[in-house]
Amino acid sequence: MKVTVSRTAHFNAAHRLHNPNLSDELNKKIFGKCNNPYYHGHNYNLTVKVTGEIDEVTGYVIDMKILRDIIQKHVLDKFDHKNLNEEVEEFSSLNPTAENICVVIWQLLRNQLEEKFDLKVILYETERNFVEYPSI
Ligand SMILES: Nc1nc2c(c(=O)[nH]1)N=C([C@H](O)[C@H](O)COP(=O)(O)OP(=O)(O)OP(=O)(O)O)CN2
Ligand SMILES: [Zn+2]
Repeated sequence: MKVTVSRTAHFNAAHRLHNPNLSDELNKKIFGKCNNPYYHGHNYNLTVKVTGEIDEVTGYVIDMKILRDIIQKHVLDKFDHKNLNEEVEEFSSLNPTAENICVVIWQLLRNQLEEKFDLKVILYETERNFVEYPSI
């Protein structure tokens, strides 16, 4: 019997959506205000869902405190109050769209969790815009 344990987290960060292979004009056309060369910020809300079997001894799928500490160390310490384009190496040549940020967070967390767990990450960039990975 598999159960999903979820933990929410929050960070704020600055970014600029920009593709250096495109002209400034085309970047502005595609990304609009998000292409502002002086950057802009979002208050990101994150939900991390870990699915697995309930351990017979502890009654846990995963200790929430352990999950909290993994998110803190591997996501929040890296992203919170940062300029994603300039300060987070994963985005040095990757456009920090909500989709790409979500996949990067998934990869960072996947590396920290035992293989027996399934992992899903949901990232809200604004109250109305959110993405999830994997998609099913
Ligand atoms: N597929 C994507 N589309 C867009 C992304 C993205 O990351 N992936 N990002 C943006 C902007 O960065 C931002 O998320 C949109 O901000 P905004 O237009 O202010 O969105 P709001 O929900 O706050 O406002 P609405 O006016 O209700 O849309 C754009 N697209
Ligand atoms: Zn933005």
